Amino acid sequence: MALLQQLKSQFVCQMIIWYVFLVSGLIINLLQICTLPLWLVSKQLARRINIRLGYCISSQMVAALEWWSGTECTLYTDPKSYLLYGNENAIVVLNHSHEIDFLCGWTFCDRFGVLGSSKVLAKKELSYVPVIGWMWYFLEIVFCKRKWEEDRKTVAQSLQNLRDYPENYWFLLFCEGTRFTPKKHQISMQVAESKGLPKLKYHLLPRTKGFWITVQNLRGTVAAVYDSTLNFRDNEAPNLLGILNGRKYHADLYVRRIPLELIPEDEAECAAWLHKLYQEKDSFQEHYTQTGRFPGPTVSPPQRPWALINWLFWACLLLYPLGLLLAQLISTASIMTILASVAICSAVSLGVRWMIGQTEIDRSSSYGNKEVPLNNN
Ligand SMILES: CC/C=C\C/C=C\C/C=C\C/C=C\C/C=C\C/C=C\CCC(=O)SCCNC(=O)CCNC(=O)[C@H](O)C(C)(C)COP(=O)(O)OP(=O)(O)OC[C@H]1O[C@@H](n2cnc3c(N)ncnc32)[C@H](O)[C@@H]1OP(=O)(O)O
Ligand SMILES: CCCCCCCCCCCCCCCCCC(=O)OC[C@@H](O)COP(=O)(O)O
Repeated sequence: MALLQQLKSQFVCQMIIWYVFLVSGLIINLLQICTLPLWLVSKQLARRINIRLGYCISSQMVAALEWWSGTECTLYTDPKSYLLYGNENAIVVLNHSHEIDFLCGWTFCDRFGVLGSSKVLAKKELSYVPVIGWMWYFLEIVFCKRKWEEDRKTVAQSLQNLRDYPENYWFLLFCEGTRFTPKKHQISMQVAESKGLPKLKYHLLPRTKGFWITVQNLRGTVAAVYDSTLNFRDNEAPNLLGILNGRKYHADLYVRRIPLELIPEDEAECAAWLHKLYQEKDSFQEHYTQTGRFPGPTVSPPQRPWALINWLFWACLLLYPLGLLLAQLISTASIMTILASVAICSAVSLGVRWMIGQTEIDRSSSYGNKEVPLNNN
């Protein structure tokens, strides 16, 4: 067991995973570009194909979490609601304090069969990330600049486009708008105080406009809000590098299904509703801190083999030509080819390191970090 663990942390294993992810990802991005003419002929068919192509990329990261690192994910939820997950469109509201929260979200999407079609309100900067960001254009992910004046029209338009989406999806919203840091927390609590809102201990003050515009534009096509609160056992702060090193974590996710009809239509009332929701989420986190679990029963959505099968398919397809290339390089080794190969490997690992950096809280944006002039009325 210890030997296997040691093997998983070897650089050569990491390189193989990165190589398969990057090369297959770029091939899939290319295939996605090839679907462009189809959008003009049959938009719904183009969407269905892109859902499957997207699955081939995102499921590789799910495979890394589930099969490589062996991370376990426990779901706390009401068994009646459980039966509806994956069978309806939903807006997911999730806390944003962990580097791999999106990946745990993806794992649950996979288990309920909505991984290829799932959406998120994502910051525009992520659209430039090779493979994942490029894939998102074709999956109609909604991007925002986190500047309301610019976002209000574009976000509403992108949401309207989803109204006739052909497969069930979950639309993820991190209402905190950025990842939790002590400084951002302190500043957002000053904002809370100035608005006369109770302080939160475990969350940043939620930004309400994105939630309101999402609910308004998807009303009638989305059945419910899934209020989701994620935590990791033993106070762990997992990260993507840990996953790639084969480190096992245990995630707990508490989900409450709230029918969309219960959410007020009026903007101010909807904002007040969301603030109350975050006060409740804070109490669930307190419960978790005190007892090590969320309230209510647990259910285990079964792990599916498709993510692993997809990874094995791409690995077989791409490792064979790599092997041939390496053999040729060794047999005809000249100092120039060796230097060129080392340069390419270094460039690839720097590129992947930059991509992983996008998930790191230490490199988080300055959004929510600046003191705002407070208006105490
Ligand atoms: C059964 C299983 C269930 C669940 C499984 C879980 C999940 C799986 C689901 C789906 C998975 C799918 C995909 C996942 C894959 C990858 C995801 C990866 C990452 C993407 C994530 C991001 O990029 S997060 C960042 C972008 N998103 C957001 O920001 C969303 C939230 N933001 C908003 O809604 C904003 O309102 C906005 C972006 C629309 C506009 O922002 P802007 O800043 O311009 O305006 P605001 O309204 O927010 O700001 C002005 C108001 O805010 C007050 N203010 C000022 N400072 C602060 C502060 N520090 N904190 C809080 N509030 C502040 C200010 O006073 C203004 O107040 P008003 O009263 O005037 O509104
Ligand atoms: C098989 C696995 C191979 C893995 C190797 C390569 C890994 C490449 C990883 C690329 C990941 C890109 C997807 C990024 C999703 C990041 C989600 C995120 O957390 O974004 C932060 C924003 O919400 C808020 O930003 P901040 O304001 O906090 O800043």
